[in-house]
Amino acid sequence: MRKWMLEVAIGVVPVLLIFLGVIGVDVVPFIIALIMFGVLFAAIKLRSGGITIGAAQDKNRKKQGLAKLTFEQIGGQESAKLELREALDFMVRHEEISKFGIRPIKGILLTGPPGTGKTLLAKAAAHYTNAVFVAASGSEFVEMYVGVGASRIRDLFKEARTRAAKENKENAIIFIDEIEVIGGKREGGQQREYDQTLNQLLTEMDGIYSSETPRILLIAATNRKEMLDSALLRPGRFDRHIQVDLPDKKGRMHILELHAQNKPIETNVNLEKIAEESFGFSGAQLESVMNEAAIYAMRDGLEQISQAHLSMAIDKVMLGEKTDRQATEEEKRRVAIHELGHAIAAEVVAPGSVSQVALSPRGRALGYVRHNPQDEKYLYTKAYLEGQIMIALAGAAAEEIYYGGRSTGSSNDFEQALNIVHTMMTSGLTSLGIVNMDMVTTEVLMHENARILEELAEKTKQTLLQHSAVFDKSLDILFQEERLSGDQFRCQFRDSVRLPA
Ligand SMILES: Nc1ncnc2c1ncn2[C@@H]1O[C@H](COP(=O)(O)OP(=O)(O)OP(=O)(O)O)[C@@H](O)[C@H]1O
Ligand SMILES: [Zn+2]
Repeated sequence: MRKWMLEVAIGVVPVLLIFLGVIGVDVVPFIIALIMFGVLFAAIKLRSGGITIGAAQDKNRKKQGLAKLTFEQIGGQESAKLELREALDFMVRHEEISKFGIRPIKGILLTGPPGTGKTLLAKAAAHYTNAVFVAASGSEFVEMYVGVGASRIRDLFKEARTRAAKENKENAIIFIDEIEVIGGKREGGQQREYDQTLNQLLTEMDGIYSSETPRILLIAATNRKEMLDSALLRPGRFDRHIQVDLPDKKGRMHILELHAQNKPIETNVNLEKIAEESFGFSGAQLESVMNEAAIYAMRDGLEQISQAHLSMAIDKVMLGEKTDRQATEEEKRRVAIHELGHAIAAEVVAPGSVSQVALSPRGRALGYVRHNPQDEKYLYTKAYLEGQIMIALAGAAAEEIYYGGRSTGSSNDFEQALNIVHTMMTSGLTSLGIVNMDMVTTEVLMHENARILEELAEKTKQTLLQHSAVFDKSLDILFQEERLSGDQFRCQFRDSVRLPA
């Protein structure tokens, strides 16, 4: 119903009722009917989402709202920021670009693991280009009725245009997170329901012209680029790809500093050490570390966050919350054996690398080995990768030696080992040589996979057997104390190795 019709009705109906009343007609049934109609109308509007309820509106506003996010407020990601800014300069300097006849950029794809700041980059891009920012996420399109997805896409573009006009802005950025949900490969069959949505997106992108105002730029984010339909990646669509990686140490430091800004932190806290210990963390996880540390400080009734709070927060984010579930003695022994297996292999492969072995009834991991920070590597040798596989396999190998069989506690380890083997294969570091992975049959790959893993598993087992004396002594301490420091552990190591077995 149009707004003016509603207004006319609201004006006319009471007058009509009064008139009928005056000429002696019984108006009560009319009024009852009117109230029922009103209730029904409101219910329908509410269900179809026509009336937005406060909270949802707030959420939407928060999502769209830029809060003036700039590139400076994003930690690390220097090369992603640089590439993005270069691409955006095309949008800003449109006159020069068109003089040279350069095709404007319509779509930028940000790829990388979750929580690395892709959404932040898109928001900063909008700030940088003084653009309106309109956002949607692929997950919104899950289980939408046929046709609804396509119309949501149409609305996004419409919203970008009307908001830009209203706010008097020349540029508009449309951000689509989790694009793989709607942009998955179309030949798959089960993706069918998203076809119309994807087609609508492609149509809208083709309808972007550089001469029109606002200039529209799409930014999409995914952590599964290989799943995207090739039509999306063609020139004139998402043809700029920017990799957003996990932050390196400097990046982690920067992110920690940013999230420490609004928190009271003891002056002697060494954030650099926290950055070192949080190897492999995403920006979102680092934000969590800071937040959890603050919670620990508050729980302790202190005014400021200490180094210990931060260390505990790292453990928590890494392993999940402490659980109440107590491991049985038998489980504890098995976990101790498993973790010592990892630790011994790590110490043999990279002497000095173990910083702590611990049993702890936390989250999914009942125990863990913490490694000293290593220099971050960008290139890996075959020997290094094989060493990492041995460390991963050593937990299960130790269980086999002591129990004659494995438990279910090694599935993560195996996954890790398989990932490394995969890296070796794609880098030409296996006996297959340099291969095009698409051309090799699954059978050949599985055979090579099994060969590598069996060989290394055997080597790992022999290594552990050679150090059985270290094993036994460390096991006693670990079982008693539930904790073995790297130095304590190395002590056992030196003593036992000196004695010929
Ligand atoms: N580089 C960073 N600098 C500062 N904070 C960051 C950074 N990366 C992530 N964060 C923190 O993590 C939160 C989530 O980041 P963001 O939503 O941008 O990640 P994303 O890559 O879009 O993740 P997803 O793929 O899960 O959507 C941010 O709100 C911020 O608090
Ligand atoms: Zn393990």
